[in-house]
Amino acid sequence: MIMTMKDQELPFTGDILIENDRITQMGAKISEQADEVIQADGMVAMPGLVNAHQHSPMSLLRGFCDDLKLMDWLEQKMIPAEDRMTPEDIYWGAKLSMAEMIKSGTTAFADMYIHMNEIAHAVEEVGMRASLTRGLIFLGDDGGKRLAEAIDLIDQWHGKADGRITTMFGPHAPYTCSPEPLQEIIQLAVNRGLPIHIHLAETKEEEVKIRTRYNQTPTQYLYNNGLFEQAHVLLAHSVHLNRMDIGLLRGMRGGVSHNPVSNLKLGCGIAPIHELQKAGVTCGLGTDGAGSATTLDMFEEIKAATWLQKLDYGDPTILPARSALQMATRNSAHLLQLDHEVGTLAVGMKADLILIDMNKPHLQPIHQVESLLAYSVNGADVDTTIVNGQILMKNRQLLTINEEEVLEQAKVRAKRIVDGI
Ligand SMILES: CSC[C@H]1O[C@@H](n2cnc3c(O)ncnc32)[C@H](O)[C@@H]1O
Ligand SMILES: [Zn+2]
Repeated sequence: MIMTMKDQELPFTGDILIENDRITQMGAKISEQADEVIQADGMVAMPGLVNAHQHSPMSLLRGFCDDLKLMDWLEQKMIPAEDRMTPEDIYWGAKLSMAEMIKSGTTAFADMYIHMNEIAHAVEEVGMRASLTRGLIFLGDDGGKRLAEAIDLIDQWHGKADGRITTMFGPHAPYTCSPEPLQEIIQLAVNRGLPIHIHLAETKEEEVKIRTRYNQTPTQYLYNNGLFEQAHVLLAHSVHLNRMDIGLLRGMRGGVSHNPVSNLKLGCGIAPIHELQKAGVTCGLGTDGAGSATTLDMFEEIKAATWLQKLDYGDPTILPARSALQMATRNSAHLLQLDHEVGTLAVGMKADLILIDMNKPHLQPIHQVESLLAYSVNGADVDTTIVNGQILMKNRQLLTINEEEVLEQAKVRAKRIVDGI
């Protein structure tokens, strides 16, 4: 496949050659014969966006109970709704999210949820790239069945779907994992050389809970249980960190998934992204589930991330456009341990990329393309989405998902799940 982009003042104007699953040439004019040519004049190619923290089936719970405090929302609404979800609900909820993600330029995501086998099947069919995690909550039992499911997911799916699916271990959060199961999971991850995906320091309430139970901050709690010593860790949120906490994260493998829209909507606070970056901690971007973020459009996260840091520090030079774009691409890919293959548009990388249609009033004129990508583009401006060399959307038409069927399934299932809660 060749994509041609011409006649535009852009950092890259020319052709991109994709052979099988990789970018094999980028140049002014590629003379190779191709079985398919995408005419992309007037478009910008960029690496596909990587959503570093998601709960994909929660799209079925979008808008069901907004404007609540996180713990009330989670304990009184989300968990009861999740108890009513069947494996088929999970499958269709994940597909609904994937339709939205592909349509807004996301090519890979990190997902933590239940019934992960169903999500893996959906990912395999749809063609996206995903790092899948069985979320593990330990409240009043030993969680043995759930841990067995986590191991099953890893055994069955790690490296599958042409390598598009990878897996992690997922202790849910400091407040849902006491030291014993937490340490057991860390050991399992270390033994298998797998990363760990966990929520951290999302709210003030969490801080108080962990202080009351262990007389530590949530970050200290994870650190003292040995989390950062040996494993690559994907930390979701990390809003409430003090200077000492940031010091503990210095040198960690992995990094932080910043989820600014979810944090804004749940009133959690502003994560200290600038400080974390100064300490050398990799910061990527994610949406969190659509139940809290309400949209899975990563371009919204890019805007929120940069504007929140500028506001917080009273300094518009902080987190410039290029850095915010990097958070959503290469940095997020690093959190998923995929940055050697995705997150950058370069020869030899996997062909995970998107085309943005710039022929629109809100995207003209093009002085600085990075500024437009960070501050002006919306998910709906994505014309084409390619993962692993396969076109998943062209001319805004989904090619691997029957959109009408997904919308119908989602409508019926969402109603049944929430009725009576
Ligand atoms: C056991 S699977 C994952 C679990 O996480 C819940 N969840 C969704 N969003 C958040 C959030 O912002 N903070 C903490 N937990 C969250 C989800 O409902 C599942 O139960
Ligand atoms: Zn989350």
